[in-house]
Amino acid sequence: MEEVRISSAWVASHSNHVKVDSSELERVVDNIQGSIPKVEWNFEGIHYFDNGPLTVQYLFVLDALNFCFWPDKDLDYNHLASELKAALLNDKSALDADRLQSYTGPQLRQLLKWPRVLPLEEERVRLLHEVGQELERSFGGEAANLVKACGKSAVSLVTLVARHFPGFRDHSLYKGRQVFLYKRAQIFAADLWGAFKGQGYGYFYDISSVTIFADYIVPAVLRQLGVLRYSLELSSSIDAKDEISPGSEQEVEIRACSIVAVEKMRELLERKFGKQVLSVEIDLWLWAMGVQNPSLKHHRTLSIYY
Ligand SMILES: Nc1nc2c(c(CN[C@H]3C=C[C@H](O)[C@@H]3O)cn2[C@@H]2O[C@H](COP(=O)(O)O)[C@@H](O)[C@H]2O)c(=O)[nH]1
Repeated sequence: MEEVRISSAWVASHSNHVKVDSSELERVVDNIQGSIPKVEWNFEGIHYFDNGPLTVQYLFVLDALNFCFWPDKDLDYNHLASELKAALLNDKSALDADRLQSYTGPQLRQLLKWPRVLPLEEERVRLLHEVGQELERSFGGEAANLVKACGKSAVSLVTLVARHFPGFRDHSLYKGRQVFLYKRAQIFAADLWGAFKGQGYGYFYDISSVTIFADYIVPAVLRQLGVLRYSLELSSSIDAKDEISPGSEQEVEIRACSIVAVEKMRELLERKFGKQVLSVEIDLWLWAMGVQNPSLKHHRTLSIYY
């Protein structure tokens, strides 16, 4: 994901509101003595898994909807993952390409056993339709064929997903430059890798190319660790739970600097401790830390990308 790394680094070097604090980064790495605590993928035990193509379909649909839970204080990722799993256990065809194209808002709510309108519900329905239509048109209806088409390369998978499914094209304009963050496309590759334990549909020879997934949890954890420093203005608006506009300089800086901070952490782990660690592993450690902290203050942006 060279374009993610390069464009994020450019943002970090022009950033006004967010800074990566290298000495705090070093302190964090020293504190864990250079060893990233291992967190099991699916540590929550909430995901569907049958070791076959239906798992791939499940993960693709899950990641098509894997964004913006915070506007409803009772909704979270766990709910989405476990209700999609329950839906599949109840009806193996619930996520077939033709079914995906026909869900309405109320039907999606019913599928997810959610009693009220979902955050960005119209967008969620639109994205489900897009996934169903394009899977049918180009991949025989199966996300497994999409994965087979990537030649065991995570980079190719992300490129293919972004090419075929516009809803996954997570990018912004920042000071006249295009910035690519590809959170949901990259997490799809990482979820396959995690679920299939790096085998079969989860084998990618270039999994080390994947960056972290710039969401709203990991930046908040990095801020809490002192690795990300925010301007006074940005700190106060996050603490006051103000909304931050999608595509604003502040939002792009938060997300891009998080990617850069973790890439620096990787370099430091290698240089100082001789450890080769994947960004995906650091991401899962930080994310798990964040979701287990109920007082975590995260930025609030209405976005379909994360
Ligand atoms: N960076 C990063 N962001 C992640 C995930 C995951 C889940 N990954 C699964 C894969 C293996 C594990 O076992 C996890 O279950 C969700 N998110 C993001 O978090 C936010 C939701 O937060 P809350 O509202 O509190 O549920 C939202 O932006 C969502 O897109 C991750 O891994 N990394």
